Amino acid sequence: MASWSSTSVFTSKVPRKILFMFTLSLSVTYLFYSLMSCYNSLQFPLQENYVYQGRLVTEDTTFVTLREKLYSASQGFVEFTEAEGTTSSPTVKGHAGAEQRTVEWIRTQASPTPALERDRQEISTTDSELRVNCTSDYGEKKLPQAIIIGVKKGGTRALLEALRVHPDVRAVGNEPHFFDRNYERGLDWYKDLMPSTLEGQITMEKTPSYFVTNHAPKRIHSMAKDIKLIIVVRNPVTRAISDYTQTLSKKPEIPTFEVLAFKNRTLGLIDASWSALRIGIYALHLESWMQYFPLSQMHFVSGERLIVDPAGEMAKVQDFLGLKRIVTDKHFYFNKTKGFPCLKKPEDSSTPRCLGKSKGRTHPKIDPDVIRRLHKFYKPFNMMFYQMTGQNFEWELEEDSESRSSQD
Ligand SMILES: Nc1ncnc2c1ncn2[C@@H]1O[C@H](COP(=O)(O)OS(=O)(=O)O)[C@@H](OP(=O)(O)O)[C@H]1O
Repeated sequence: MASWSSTSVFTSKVPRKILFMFTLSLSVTYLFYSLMSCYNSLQFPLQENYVYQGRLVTEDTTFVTLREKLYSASQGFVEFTEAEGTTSSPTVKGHAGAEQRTVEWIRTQASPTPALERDRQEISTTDSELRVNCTSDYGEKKLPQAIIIGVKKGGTRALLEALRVHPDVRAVGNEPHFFDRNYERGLDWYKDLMPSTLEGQITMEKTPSYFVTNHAPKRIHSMAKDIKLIIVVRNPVTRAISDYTQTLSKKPEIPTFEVLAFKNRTLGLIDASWSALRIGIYALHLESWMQYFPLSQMHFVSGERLIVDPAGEMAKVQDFLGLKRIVTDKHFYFNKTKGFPCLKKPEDSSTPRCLGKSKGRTHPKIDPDVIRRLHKFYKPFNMMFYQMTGQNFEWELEEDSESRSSQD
């Protein structure tokens, strides 16, 4: 009431014309500011980008954390997906586009320097918790652009785990067996198994049985004609023994390797229908793949060299995948107890890790005569395989050294 009456006093004392002018100028000022703010909000996305990148220069900790995530040999990208389902901060969500642009920017600018190594160690728990929240809903699931299709017991797990260290590789941990056992579930099911990826990251999986699956080349081709295929090959004789060792560990009652290897041992008739032996006829299986894919889309990794020189093999694989050579000898160390190279920092952990007990098993001792006969059996197929791939895997040299040592 009081304000009402004071207004009446005011209006009665001030001439109506002045009052009108005052109100009009107020309205014009209001209109002017409204238009200005509208203009600013239209410009905001551009400014946001600029300011965001400005923070890149000033707020070291935030972006060192982000850079660490991109180049971390151990944790970074697991957090992108494993954190899915965690609540992310609404403020950060609002910056999704800008952060993604920044991530892209950092990827092209940053390189893993010793300084980053130091920063990585200094990251606090709070920082890593923040990273989980900040990045939980980025990326999308995609069908793989590269698959490790074989061979069983070739060293496929070692290769995949080493590749997963690369910040631009995201891979399913388990073997999906989509193109051999689960094809009827459809591509959506398959895609759903994949981890989310950001732009520029490669989605991968490994299922070693694809290499010997008749339908697999056609099926994979119909999904993606330009897919990259990786095949880890190993001396077929050692591979067969490794395969047998795995079966034996599950079924100790099976006959000996020597018994299973022959249709008729006296006649020297090898049982090539036994899967442990059939898988090693690489040339035969490769022929089916070559009907669908050019050799330029295939890369062959030497299972033997993957053990003695993992960084060397990794360099070639990264080149083939069009990736920066980030996984290098710095990422491996030789574990004497395991007898194999192990990762200093695997993708999902910051502590060194070797592969599990099922990788690098002790093989049973096989009759040297059987081994010699198997080498002889494989020789022409190996030669054919070297010719087809244009690579000499030198398995015959192993045979020579094996026979020398058995004579000693
Ligand atoms: N770094 C490292 N650590 C442990 N093992 C290694 C490594 N690199 C290659 N290998 C060899 O990998 C063989 C197993 O091959 P796969 O992973 O392809 O096996 S599987 O098909 O997935 O079951 C496995 O075969 P076995 O030695 O017969 O167990 C190893 O010889």
